[in-house]
Amino acid sequence: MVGVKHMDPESLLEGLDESQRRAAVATSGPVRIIAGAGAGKTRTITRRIAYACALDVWNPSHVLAVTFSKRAAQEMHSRLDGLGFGDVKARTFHSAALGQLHLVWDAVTTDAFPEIHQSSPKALAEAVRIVTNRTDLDKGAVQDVESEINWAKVSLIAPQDYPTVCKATGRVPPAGLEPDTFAELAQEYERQKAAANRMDFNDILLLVCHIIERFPRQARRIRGGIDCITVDEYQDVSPLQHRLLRLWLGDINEVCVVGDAAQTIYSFAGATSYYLRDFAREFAPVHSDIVLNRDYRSTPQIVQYANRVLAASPHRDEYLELTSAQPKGRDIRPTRYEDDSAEAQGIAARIKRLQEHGVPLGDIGVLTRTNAQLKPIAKALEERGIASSVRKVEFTDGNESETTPQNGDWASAGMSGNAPSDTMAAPSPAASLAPAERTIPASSPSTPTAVATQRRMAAEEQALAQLTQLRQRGSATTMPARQTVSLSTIHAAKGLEWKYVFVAGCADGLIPYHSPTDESEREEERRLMYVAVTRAQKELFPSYASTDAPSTGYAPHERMLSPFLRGK
Ligand SMILES: Nc1ncnc2c1ncn2[C@@H]1O[C@H](COP(=O)(O)OP(=O)(O)OP(=O)(O)O)[C@@H](O)[C@H]1O
Repeated sequence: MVGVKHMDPESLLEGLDESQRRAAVATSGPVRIIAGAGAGKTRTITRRIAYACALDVWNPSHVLAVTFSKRAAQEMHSRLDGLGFGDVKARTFHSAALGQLHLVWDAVTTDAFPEIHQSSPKALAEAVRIVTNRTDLDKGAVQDVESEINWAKVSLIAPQDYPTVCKATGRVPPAGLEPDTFAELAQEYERQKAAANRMDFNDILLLVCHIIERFPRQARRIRGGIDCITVDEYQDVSPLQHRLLRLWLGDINEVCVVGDAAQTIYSFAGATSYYLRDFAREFAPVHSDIVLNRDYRSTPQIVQYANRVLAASPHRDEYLELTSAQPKGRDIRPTRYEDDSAEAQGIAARIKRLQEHGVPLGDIGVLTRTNAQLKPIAKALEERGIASSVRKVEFTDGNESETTPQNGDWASAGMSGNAPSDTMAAPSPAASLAPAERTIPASSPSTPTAVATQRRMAAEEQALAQLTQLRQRGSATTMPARQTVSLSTIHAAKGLEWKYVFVAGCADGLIPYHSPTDESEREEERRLMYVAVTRAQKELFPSYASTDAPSTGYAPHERMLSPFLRGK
């Protein structure tokens, strides 16, 4: 860590454009920064924090910067450290909450601190058996059930309210379960988990919410360490995370949120850009409301292409239109291949040519909608002796990995199955919400397809494992990551950039995946395409295959270019 350098505050504003500068000097909250892809949001918020600390407006050790992934937290910390303010706490929601839970645990209960697990398959299987008398649910169905429990939990829908939500929104529980049975199962799952003294990531958030609400002295301890909060990627906040943020803040309004509604790609897991869009009303009067729409990452052609993806959206007015700060680059035209295998070969051949022209492999990313699509590309690269590495989609572990922002399930009823002390004998925090807090935000997913999406992502982990094996057989694993082509799903590529980006599988049916019947699902697919396109700095190579793989044994299906790339 670099020691505090007593930096001249003005020097911290160097290299910021006018809008970024306005954001950086807005040292009183509430502040909202709507920042498009590549618009320098990380640069802006780190300078803003450093500037306020250099002016002694804030004490660095009382500043909390919240991100959605460990990688983003590390990036934020290293930039702040470089500016001389390494004392600022850059944390994920889960790691910040976990630290607070450890801080106050002994003051609220005599129980041992529960073990933390991302999921508890045994507890879930047992709950299914007890409630439904079934032991025949396949792995996919069990995953669907778990995903649905997670979704309800981050959406702050208590089990007893779940059937009403289904009735009101047409949501269908997974695995053919009736809403009432599902609610019962969710409660039983919590009991099983509590009996095993286990807690999942969202239990951590729910418990901290509960403690701040019910234990005033502990609430003061928790809040005592926080004078102001900055939340990055605010478009991905869930109702549960939003609630925790409000409780952390209490009466203070020193909050700055940064986000881009066009980059919400985790709605299926409970994320919603509603809070970003509603910020000016919720925190009125806001001190500053700033838009950063100058993209420093990508060429004008890439930016125009990205704008076009959003242009036909019925939600266009919720999204920014970007302008590029870069010199002109090459025009972009999607390449059409005969089938998936030809596409994989074509991409590999192009990458080989780039390599021969001196492009470092680390400057190249290949993005797809699903993990399974990466496999033939990895194989084609391997055949040409090109090293690649796969970015893994890892689900929230709260403080250790790349994440989806939401995960976990309903709270374990204050560990009630764990012989709690009187002080901790609390009902499920989700169940104890005021009714107004239990409503579902407008943009929450309301169809079973959202569950299927999660299931698909989980199932794709299998394909990923195979892919990793494939890589291990090749030379890739012995190469430093910088010398390999990055293979990534679009979800896992969020927040990253490469000079050369290949987006494979830009076909109708792959992106959008299948045929979303629900408007909000289709819109999420559009945003995924936008995120993919905006990862490219210098050159973008979209491609698709006009038929699916001939090796499937079925008659090949005709494919069309993705409607998101067809323009208006
Ligand atoms: N004012 C500026 N002048 C020159 N370069 C800038 C400026 N602001 C940002 N950049 C550069 O633009 C790129 C994107 O900035 P940053 O990493 O802060 O992105 P971001 O907005 O957090 O991106 P995203 O949200 O898409 O992940 C970086 O390479 C950064 O150095």
